[in-house]
Amino acid sequence: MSESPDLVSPVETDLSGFDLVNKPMLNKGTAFTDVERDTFHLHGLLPPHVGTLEEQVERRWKVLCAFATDFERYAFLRDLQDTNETLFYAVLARDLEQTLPLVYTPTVGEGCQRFSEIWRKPRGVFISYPNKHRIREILADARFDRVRIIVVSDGERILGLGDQGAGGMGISIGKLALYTACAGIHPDETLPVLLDVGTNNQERLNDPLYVGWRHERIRGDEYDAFIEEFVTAVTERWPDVLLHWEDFAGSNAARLLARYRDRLCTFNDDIQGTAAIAASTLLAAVNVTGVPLTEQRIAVLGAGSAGCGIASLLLQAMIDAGASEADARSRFFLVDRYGLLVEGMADITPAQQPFLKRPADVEGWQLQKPGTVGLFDVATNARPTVLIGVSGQGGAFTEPVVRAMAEAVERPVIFPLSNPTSRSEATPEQLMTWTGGRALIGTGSPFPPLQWNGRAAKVNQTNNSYIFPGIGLGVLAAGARRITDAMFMVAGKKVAELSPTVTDKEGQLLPPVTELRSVAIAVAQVVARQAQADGVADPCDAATLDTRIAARVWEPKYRPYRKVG
Ligand SMILES: O=C([O-])CC(=O)C(=O)O
Ligand SMILES: [Mg+2]
Repeated sequence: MSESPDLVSPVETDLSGFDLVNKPMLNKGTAFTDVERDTFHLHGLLPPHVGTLEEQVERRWKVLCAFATDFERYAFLRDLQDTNETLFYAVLARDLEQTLPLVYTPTVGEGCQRFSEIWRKPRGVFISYPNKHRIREILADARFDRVRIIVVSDGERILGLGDQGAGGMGISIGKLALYTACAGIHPDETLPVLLDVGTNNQERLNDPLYVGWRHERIRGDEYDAFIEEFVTAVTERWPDVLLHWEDFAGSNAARLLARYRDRLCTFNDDIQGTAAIAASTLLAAVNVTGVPLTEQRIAVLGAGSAGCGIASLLLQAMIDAGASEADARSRFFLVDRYGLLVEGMADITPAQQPFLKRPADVEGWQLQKPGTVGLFDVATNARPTVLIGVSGQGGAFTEPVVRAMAEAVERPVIFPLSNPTSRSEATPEQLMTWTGGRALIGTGSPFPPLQWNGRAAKVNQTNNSYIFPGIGLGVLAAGARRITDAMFMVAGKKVAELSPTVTDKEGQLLPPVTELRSVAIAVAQVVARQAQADGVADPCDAATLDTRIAARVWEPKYRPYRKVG
């Protein structure tokens, strides 16, 4: 069973002097007390003032605020994370609403694009294709003995920014920072991994300063064998690990999830996490519109792994709510690069299959251009009540599309989920303008509050950060061996239950970002119980489970140290 990190007793260390202050997880900087400076031979290494964590937070906050750009703030925070992890998380906790957009979306996107400029110290592991024979050796490092959660990316589809090669390490680091900041997963239990199988991004390949493997992407059997080697090495090293896949492109995301989900405890955040938060936000919108889930018509732009993940979870939610499978399916309209997905189209993936329309379904539709059924045609003919964007195409929800939708629906539900901000399918302001303020909006990236009718309205951030930290905490606390779809369903429904709209129709769809920590704990509780119900975790009573969850939550506080050795 998973051991909780010990939060009370002194931390034992055999390090002292320069080695101690250079260990990010143990460094306290100016907060080392006089006694600790004696014991650990720190006199002279530190300025004489003995301070507190609170004082350090204020000092760093002042510096953070003084930078001109968010990218500089991102780089500064990354340095802080690699210098003093406790202080880094204490700074994040000072104001999650302001700091998450710096360490996570949208700024992490630029952090991945400009990764070569700011890489300084090792964090996590790069496993490059030429090192494929050394995977076990790399993972064997004793520093990784406590690892429980790995976020792995191959950097091919970073947010909506496409292939960033080795720069994808930024997203693995960013997601894990949220596991700690939002769910209190101990930093030593987390490991960011970047599988560097090359890049097809010409800008990176041509950049003499690019730090990744300068090679076109490895594909096909060689790629699959490399992934297999990695997963096998991971499960040998940490049989109980939770492996989180992030920002894999196209068919790889769904394929790898299908291949590995019954072999180890694993999930894909873009498919399953994004689906769960889309479901939460839609369920909350139902509180406002009064239109039951089973009567919604849902158009999804972007029928890749994220779009199909959302459609499948919502389909299941409709069936759970009493719809027949056939009726539920008829309510989905998946639109990709070549328009509405219909039977007979080339290159249909298994995940798209359940959502293909028959030619008869679109017979008699008025089309803008005969022969192709675009998003506008779906808006005018299918009259969707919900429009979800996971296309990575900034501005793809055009004015004609949104106006057409709003003509037929009193409260159109519109979620432009692509990240970062530049890839959002529409801005909240546009959506409010084009719908006369009737739209219920959830965006993937954070947007500043919106002025509407003289009132400042906050914009809901429909981001998987409401889901995955609690999934991780629940899985670890329950000792879950696998991750089921039902665990994501209960996570999504739990966040909907926490929606301010439950008591106030005028309220926000999602709980505020400032409450992400309590959201993660509530999600962890239902996820852990569901793992037991699904037989993928050993049973225990609910109170024990809740105690285990609470005991796992690490807080960024300095602890006393005891010298050993
Ligand atoms: O990272 C985020 O903000 C959400 C996400 O998974 C993605 O856009 O790929
Ligand atoms: Mg992602």
